[in-house]
Amino acid sequence: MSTVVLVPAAGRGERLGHGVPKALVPVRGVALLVHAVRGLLSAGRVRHVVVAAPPAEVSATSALLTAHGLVAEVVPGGADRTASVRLAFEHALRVHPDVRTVLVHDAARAFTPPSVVNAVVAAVESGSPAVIPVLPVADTVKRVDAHDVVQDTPDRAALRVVQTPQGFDVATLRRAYAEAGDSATDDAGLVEKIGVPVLTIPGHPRAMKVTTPFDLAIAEAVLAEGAPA
Ligand SMILES: Nc1ccn([C@@H]2O[C@H](COP(=O)(O)OP(=O)(O)OP(=O)(O)O)[C@@H](O)[C@H]2O)c(=O)n1
Ligand SMILES: C[C@](O)(CO)[C@H](O)COP(=O)(O)O
Repeated sequence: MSTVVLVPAAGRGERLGHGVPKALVPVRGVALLVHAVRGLLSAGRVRHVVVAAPPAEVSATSALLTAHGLVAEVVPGGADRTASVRLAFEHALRVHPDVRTVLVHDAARAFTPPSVVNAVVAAVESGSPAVIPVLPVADTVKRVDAHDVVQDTPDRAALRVVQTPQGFDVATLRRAYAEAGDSATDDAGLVEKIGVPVLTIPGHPRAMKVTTPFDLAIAEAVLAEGAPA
C-alpha cells in the first residue's frame, strides 16, 4: 500500500527565536528537517515524502535534503500549519493518486522514533481511519478564565498530550480537509469535526516538539551519546 507523509515545515519558529525558519535550525549540526525526514524514511513504511517549506526557501530546502541523500518533494507552505498541510496534501493527491495512507508529521518533532511511525501506519492499515500517538498527562491541569482565575480541574486520567505523525486513510483526510474548515490545531481535530473516530496509540517522549530554546537544549542532549533511549 502506498503511504505518503506530509511534513509541514513552513513555520517561522518565532517561539524559538533563532532568526531562521525552525525547520532549518541545526541540532548537532544537522537541520531539524533533515533529522525528521531521515527518521521517517528509515522507518521503512513511507514511500513518498512531501515537505511544505517557507515559500522563499523551497529551492534551498530541496537542495538541503538532496545533499543529505534524502528524496522528498518540496512545495511552498501556507500562512499557518493547516494551510501548509493542505498545500502538501493537494500536491500528494495530484502526484501520487494511488496513495492509501497519509501521515502528517511536524518537522519540529524531528526525533520521533521510527517505531512510532510504523505503529501509526500499521494501525491505519489495520482499518482505523485516523490514528494519533499520545502520552499521558504528567501534571495537574487547570482550566482558567480570561482573568487567570481557576475554573476547575479536569480529570487528567481522561486527558492526553498529542504528538505526530498522525495517520489517516486518504478518503478520511480528504473529506476532513474538504468539509471541516480550517480551525484545528492538529489534523485529527479536523477529522473529529466530521464525526470520524480517532484512535490513540502510545507516543514517545522523543517525539517532543521543538518549540522553545529549552526544547532545543533538550534535543541536543537527547542526541548526545549516552542519552537514554
Ligand atoms: N505556516 C506554517 C506554520 C507551521 N508549520 C509547521 O507546523 C509544525 C508545527 O508548528 P510549530 O511548532 O508551532 O512551528 P512554528 O509555527 O514555526 O512555531 P512558532 O509558532 O513559534 O512560530 C512545524 O513543523 C512548522 O514548521 C507550517 O508548516 N506552516
Ligand atoms: C500538531 C501538533 O504538533 C500536535 O500536538 C500541535 O497541535 C501543533 O501545534 P502548534 O501550535 O502549531 O505548534
